[in-house]
Amino acid sequence: MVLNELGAKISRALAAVNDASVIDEAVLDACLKEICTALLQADVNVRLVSSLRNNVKQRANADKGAGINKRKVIEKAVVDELCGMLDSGLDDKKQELKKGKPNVVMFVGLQGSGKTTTCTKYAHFYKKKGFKPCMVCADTFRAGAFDQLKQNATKAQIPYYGSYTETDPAVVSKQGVDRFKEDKRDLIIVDTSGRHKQEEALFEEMRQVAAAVQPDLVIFVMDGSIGQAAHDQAKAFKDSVQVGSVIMTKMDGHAKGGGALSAVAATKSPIIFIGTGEHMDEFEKFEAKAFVGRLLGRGDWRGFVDKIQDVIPEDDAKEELMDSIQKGNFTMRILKEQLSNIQKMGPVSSMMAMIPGMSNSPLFGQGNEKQSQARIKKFMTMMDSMTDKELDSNNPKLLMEPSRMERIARGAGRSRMDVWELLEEYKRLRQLIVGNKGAGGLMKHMPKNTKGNMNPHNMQMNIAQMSRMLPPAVLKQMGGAGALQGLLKQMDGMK
Ligand SMILES: Nc1nc2c(ncn2[C@@H]2O[C@H](COP(=O)(O)OP(=O)(O)OP(=O)(O)O)[C@@H](O)[C@H]2O)c(=O)[nH]1
Repeated sequence: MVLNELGAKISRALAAVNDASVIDEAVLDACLKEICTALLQADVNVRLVSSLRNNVKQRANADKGAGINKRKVIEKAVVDELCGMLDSGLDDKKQELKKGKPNVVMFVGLQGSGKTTTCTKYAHFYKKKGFKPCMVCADTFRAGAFDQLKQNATKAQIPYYGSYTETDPAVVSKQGVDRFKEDKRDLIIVDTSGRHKQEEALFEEMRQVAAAVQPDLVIFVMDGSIGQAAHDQAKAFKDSVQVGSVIMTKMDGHAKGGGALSAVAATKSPIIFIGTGEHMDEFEKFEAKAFVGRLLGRGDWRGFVDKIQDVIPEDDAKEELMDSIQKGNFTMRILKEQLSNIQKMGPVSSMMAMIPGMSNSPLFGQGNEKQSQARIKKFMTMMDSMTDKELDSNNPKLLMEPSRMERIARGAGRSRMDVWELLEEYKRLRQLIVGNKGAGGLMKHMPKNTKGNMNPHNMQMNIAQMSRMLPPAVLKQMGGAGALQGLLKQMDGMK
């Protein structure tokens, strides 16, 4: 999860308001001071921070209520202001690719911003969505650029085009685009060259390539670690070519990422994705509201369902599985299959950050990505040592037999304590999903015939029942029963 620290600080400041017995001016000021300091540390522009502070104060003071109501007003005002800060205000739907026609997308940016890596991530993302992407190397400036693109494209199994001899980027890009149009490729990505700094030669070259390939969309790739300096860079590119959207890279572990995001939004350029690591899957769709939700540890169901749909095809097997779980079957084998799907979805920690409360889970949430992966791997190894009877049993007690635990531990080269930890997590998830003996649990509230999707629409969950089912710490992390209700509404809106 990007910007972990910033999110944790803001959440802490809001939690202090929740814990205060009376919310007076001093409590509000202390909360805002903490939030503003955190934003300034993330390099958010001081003017934006000051406007957040004034607006939240104004809204809080305009509310004459007290107690719970006032807390809600403050929290909502902070969330709204953060969303406003990160939202360019433009409709980025226009930037979406259209199926059934060749979409030519040109990538621009400074050298080293992560352009080539991002082109590959973008291609990989749309390949999973059923597009036929390909990549054209228009970088004739940097020796080795074509080799790098070739290497990335080969790894992602994406066709590519480039030349070792042609020196005119406009010519080589036009040749590549024409070739791939003939091949009926529907996503043609043109990777242009960069320079160390903004200079006229770069802008002129970008204009020539754009004139040659007539892109449907120009994406500006920018390094998020430069903080609020991103404002001037985004503006300079926007003024030179018709930049349609922005992708911000290197949002992993960079304290200044928040500043960069807000600075770009201020130039009215929609950010469509963020890069969160060097690997292909470390790439997230960016949407201000969902991002703020994740930042504050409140999850993002839309992103979660999107990820699930990426790896689990909509087929009858899935329909059968949903039916079976709905009948109260949640076996160790099902858990094993789901863990294996999670492994395919990319970084576990970013996946789990989308589920409210999961950032607290002993299985996924604690520690870093490496530890989460290691925990899943450890669990999978122990499941590999189980017999078919154990994997398919619907009775957790069977697995608690000491001789079985001993055998599984020995087979997997783990301790009995490890097996016990797995069984406890299995029982906890089982209880959460199917409830006791199939009575209750999340699945009970899923509508029948989900046709492959979770389809949270029409899901009528009993909030009080769910609140009781969740461990108190998890419920608290989610923001209490009120937040749970908000979450269900959010799920309901995801038709
Ligand atoms: N940590 C991190 N590293 C990234 C990310 N995106 C790209 N990188 C790294 O940034 C470095 C530069 O990336 P490139 O894709 O070569 O950059 P480029 O903009 O194409 O560079 P030129 O081809 O020279 O213009 C590489 O080491 C990438 O692995 C990201 O989201 N996070």
